[in-house]
Amino acid sequence: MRYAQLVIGPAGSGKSTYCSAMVQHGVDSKRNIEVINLDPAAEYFDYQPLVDIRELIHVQDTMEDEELHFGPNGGLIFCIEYLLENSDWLRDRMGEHEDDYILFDCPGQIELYTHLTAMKKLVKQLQDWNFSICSVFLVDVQFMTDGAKFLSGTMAALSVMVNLELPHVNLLSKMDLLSKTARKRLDRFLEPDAHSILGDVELAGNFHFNKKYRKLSESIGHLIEDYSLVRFIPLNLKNEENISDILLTIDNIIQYGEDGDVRTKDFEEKDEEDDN
Ligand SMILES: Nc1nc2c(ncn2[C@@H]2O[C@H](COP(=O)(O)OP(=O)(O)OP(=O)(O)O)[C@@H](O)[C@H]2O)c(=O)[nH]1
Ligand SMILES: [Mg+2]
Repeated sequence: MRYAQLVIGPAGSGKSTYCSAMVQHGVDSKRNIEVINLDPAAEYFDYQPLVDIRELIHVQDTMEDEELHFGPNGGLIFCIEYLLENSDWLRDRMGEHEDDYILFDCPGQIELYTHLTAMKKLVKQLQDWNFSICSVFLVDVQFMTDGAKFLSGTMAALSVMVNLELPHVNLLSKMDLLSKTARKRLDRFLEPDAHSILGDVELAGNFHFNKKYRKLSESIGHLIEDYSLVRFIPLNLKNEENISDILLTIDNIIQYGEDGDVRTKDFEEKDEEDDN
């Protein structure tokens, strides 16, 4: 078995920084964690990528090409599709080792995850190569500290979950930047029964519209709450224990570190008991 985290989220939400932090955490705890850069427009990250999509295709290539003439967003989608068509390249560059643990640092265009099929195809490809995958969706916590924003972030997370159909973790990034008052406000949304607070949106303007809007938000909040649809875990890269907890949560989800032999033995023992 091989293991992967698909690190996704809006532009600037902290994906590349998260990857670097995980690699560093791996070094400190004597564990090999690799990163593959899948952002064809990446300008800066401070890890050493195992594979870099820019060696295959750069978004600039698609924009400057006489025939293609893409803008930055169309170009990006073209690049991911190009990667899929050249999946042999990715497979060869990646190599294959027992217990591979790879983070895929993805581009920041949210539509790649909410409704386009390119990422889904990539996931399928990775699964065919024996990867157990968890999608890790990062949202900048600074965009989550009032009711309306929290609701919108929650809906974005939900569309990604529904589209990718993968085991999934939502992280609130950049917790270190949150002021004490903002932290208190956030805590209200993170409490188990707090989604009703989402109806607590403050809006100026038309009173009747506001009343309806509030009711709608409240209903969506209840729906998410009742079905435990979306949960967020705060991520503070300045806190080693927090990083370690998050890694452990994800490891459990993708069943990393579970000894296959032990499980087989369990089954055998059961069989013997049955025979008796
Ligand atoms: N204070 C603080 N800053 C952070 C944290 N994570 C990321 N940043 C900063 O936020 C900016 C964006 O971070 P990146 O890691 O490049 O974000 P990204 O999601 O990879 O961005 P794109 O690849 O452009 O979509 C950088 O200036 C980071 O230094 C964090 O946990 N705390
Ligand atoms: Mg990045």
